[in-house]
Amino acid sequence: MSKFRVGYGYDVHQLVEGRKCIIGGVEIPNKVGPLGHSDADVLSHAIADAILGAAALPDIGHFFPNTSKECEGMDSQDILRRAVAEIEKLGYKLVNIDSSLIAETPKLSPHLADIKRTLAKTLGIAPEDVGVKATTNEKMGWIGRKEGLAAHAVCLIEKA
Ligand SMILES: Nc1ccn([C@@H]2O[C@H](COP(=O)(O)O)[C@@H](O)[C@H]2O)c(=O)n1
Ligand SMILES: C[C@@]1(CO)OP(=O)(O)OP(=O)(O)OC[C@H]1O
Repeated sequence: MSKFRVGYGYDVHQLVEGRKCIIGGVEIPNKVGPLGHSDADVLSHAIADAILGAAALPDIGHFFPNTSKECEGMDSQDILRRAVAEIEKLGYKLVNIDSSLIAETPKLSPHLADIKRTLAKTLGIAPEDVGVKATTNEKMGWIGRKEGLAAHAVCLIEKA
């Protein structure tokens, strides 16, 4: 088996009024925020699934069921810490991640550096090893109508 493995994750959440807008562990002032059972941090969920997937582990719903009272409103940085702990149990360490957010709102560019710093701290890697990019959906479809937002993430893990 290879020393290196890649992982991929994807997540979406609806955008609704009356919810905090937490993306990559950073609270962004916005009229709408992602709806979910946890804090609905779409970026952190995509990254967690990428990390788990790299080791062929089950997805975040296995570790944090959306039926569990304990997971209600949970901080997704705890989900990320658990994903890293799970791969470390198998003798892997996280090398780097890259990700893309697809959202018409909020405007993400002013927050990307803060998001990278926050994720790097949670994941135990350097900010230089955390890629976070944003694009709109050019006003097309459900993302274009601001009904929700999506995130894709990839990562590399290495046998320690
Ligand atoms: N929610 C978003 C989406 C995009 N950006 C930034 O705007 C640039 C242009 O976006 P396009 O969809 O027209 O390619 C993009 O490169 C991002 O830097 C953003 O800040 N927030
Ligand atoms: C995080 C969990 C659990 O609280 O709930 P949500 O916030 O709804 O997020 P989702 O991306 O649907 O993943 C499922 C669950 O693991």
